[in-house]
Amino acid sequence: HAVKYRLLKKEKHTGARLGEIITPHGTFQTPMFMPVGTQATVKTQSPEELKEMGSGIILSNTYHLWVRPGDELIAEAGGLHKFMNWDQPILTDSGGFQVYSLIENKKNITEEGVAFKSHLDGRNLFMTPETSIKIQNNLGSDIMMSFDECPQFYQPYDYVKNSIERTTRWAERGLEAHRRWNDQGLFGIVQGAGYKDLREQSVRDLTSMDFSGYSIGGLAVGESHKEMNEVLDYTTILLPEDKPRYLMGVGAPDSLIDGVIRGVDMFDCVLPTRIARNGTVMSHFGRMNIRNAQYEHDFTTLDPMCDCYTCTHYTRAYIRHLIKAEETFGMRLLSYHNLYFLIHLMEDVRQAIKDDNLLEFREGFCERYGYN
Ligand SMILES: CC#C[C@H]1NC(N)=Nc2cc3[nH]c(NC)nc3cc21
Repeated sequence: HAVKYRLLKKEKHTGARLGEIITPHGTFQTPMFMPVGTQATVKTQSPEELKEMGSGIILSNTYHLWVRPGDELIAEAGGLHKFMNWDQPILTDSGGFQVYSLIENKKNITEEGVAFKSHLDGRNLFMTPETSIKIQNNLGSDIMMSFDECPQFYQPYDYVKNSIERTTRWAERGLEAHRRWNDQGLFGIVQGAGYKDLREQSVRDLTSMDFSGYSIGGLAVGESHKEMNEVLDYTTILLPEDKPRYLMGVGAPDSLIDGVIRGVDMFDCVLPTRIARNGTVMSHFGRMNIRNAQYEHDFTTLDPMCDCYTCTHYTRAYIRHLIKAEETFGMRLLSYHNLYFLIHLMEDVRQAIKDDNLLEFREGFCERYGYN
């Protein structure tokens, strides 16, 4: 496989593990958080800033880049790494979820694939497992996702059972289509909503095929934190120990730590950059919205426990002013800080795994952050 996982250490008291992911564009320590760059950019951040903050793998989206500017154009540019001037690893999602989340119910799912209208211009589009693989090959991402059917969490059992069986057939078609192309890593996506036996069936089906790694799909779609943890409790441990485990769309600081405790290695979420744009900050003392009047005369640093560029060069009053004035520099400063916060939270988590005190770390972090 072009993408490999090396298990370095298991934490003594939990399912957490320290590892590294080896890809053609570099090797990265896990557990890790991956910034999301849906349209070939992590919003407001340059590649140099992403490297400075310690970002390893970033994400982009097959669906978005297919509809605009087109995967053929990106292939013409020499692939996504060259197009966006990013020489570290890139992971691409397969499009299934973007269709599900962007297009809502105006789509028609058949065995062949998904018919829907473009969210940009209403054009009729049709995506199949083979289309998704072809697009991701054109993008040249290091880690590709299988094209999965994306059910909501609270769907009836029979619906979810049919859905995971189709996801397995689509995964097989994707693997077949991918075999004929250069060797980028391809992950299978485990589904099954909150049904234990369907999660187990999906894991059995997908681990019988030779994927480079496994994603846990169907979560962070509106279910409770407790329900997510329950699914992770019985799903993650069934996945092979010698391959990466990626929890899609997660997330908030406590969810990241809880996922690591249950054996997850990789995470992604738009949260840090999305909330930054409206002034919400992830600080060691919990979330704060910088627009709040209490910060008007506050000339202290954003987060006294953070050593990032934003926290070592600017005050709360200044950033509050920028955000209220809708100055894009304010969005850049907060996006940088929020990404830095999650990337370095994972660095602290890796240290806690080395020290076998992840549960104590979780206790201290959540207490200071203000989680109940
Ligand atoms: C149902 C399903 C499913 C998963 N399938 C694929 N391909 N990508 C995902 C991306 C996600 N982002 C979030 N939350 C923000 N949950 C996700 C789940 C998936």
